Amino acid sequence: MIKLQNIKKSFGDRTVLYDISAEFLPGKCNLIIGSSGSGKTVLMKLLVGLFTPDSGQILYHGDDMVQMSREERKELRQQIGMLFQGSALFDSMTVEQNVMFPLDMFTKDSYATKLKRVNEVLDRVNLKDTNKKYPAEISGGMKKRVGIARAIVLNPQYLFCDEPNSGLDPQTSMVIDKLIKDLTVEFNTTTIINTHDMNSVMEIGDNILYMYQGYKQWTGTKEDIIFSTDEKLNSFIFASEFLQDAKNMRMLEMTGKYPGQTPPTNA
Ligand SMILES: Nc1ncnc2c1ncn2[C@@H]1O[C@H](COP(=O)(O)OP(=O)(O)OP(=O)(O)O)[C@@H](O)[C@H]1O
Repeated sequence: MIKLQNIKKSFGDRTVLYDISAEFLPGKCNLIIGSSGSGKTVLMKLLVGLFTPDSGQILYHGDDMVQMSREERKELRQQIGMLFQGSALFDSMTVEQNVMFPLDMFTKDSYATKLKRVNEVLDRVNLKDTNKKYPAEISGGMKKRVGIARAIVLNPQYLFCDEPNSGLDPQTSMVIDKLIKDLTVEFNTTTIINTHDMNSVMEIGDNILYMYQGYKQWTGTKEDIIFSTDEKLNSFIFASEFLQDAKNMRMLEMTGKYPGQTPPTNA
């Protein structure tokens, strides 16, 4: 589990995060959502140690990352897998070399051991027989899966995904979401996903943090969202009439009534 306690972050005299406290749970897809400029990326960068907070604690299993020594941070870094926006594969390396990269960096395993592990994770993300291909030779969805294979190759306890669906069509996005969700449950990973994708929110949002202008505005599950009366959250998530209708239909499915309707008397 990762716990944030009273995190504050400013750049110069401009505060961009105000007193954020939150919990990110193991075995769950923890989503950070919010409009552009609300502070999601700064929060992610604080969580992985790329920024330091002005005050507050970032607790990994109770240990404050801010107070960790260089050695302790290096150890923690090995427990963190990252899926970057746009996959961030090395274009001059094959799929196999891309996925092997963290093993080269962080282990002293033999080539045979590393290759075995690479093949295991490629198999797990349904990318058998792509070892010798270059990123330019595979589709966007396959690149994401290579990115996921690279992120999980060290068997991390924590998985960070920055906009995992950016640039993907809706169907491929759902495949990627399902893969991330399945891996999270399978390995009990604390998965943190920065997303703009409302479909992901409704499909895999086990634990959602909604940011608004640097503040934690709302937290809850994808089920809670349906019943939320938070106006800022509602106008962000259910921005269109179509989405508002979808919300009402979901509420009907879950409760047997439309919003504002009295419950059925024949229940
Ligand atoms: N390195 C930086 N120096 C100064 N200001 C920054 C820096 N990084 C981010 N900010 C500011 O912090 C605020 C929050 O930015 P952030 O990138 O976290 O937003 P976001 O919610 O991730 O937006 P988007 O969805 O567009 O990626 C913005 O006003 C941004 O200009």
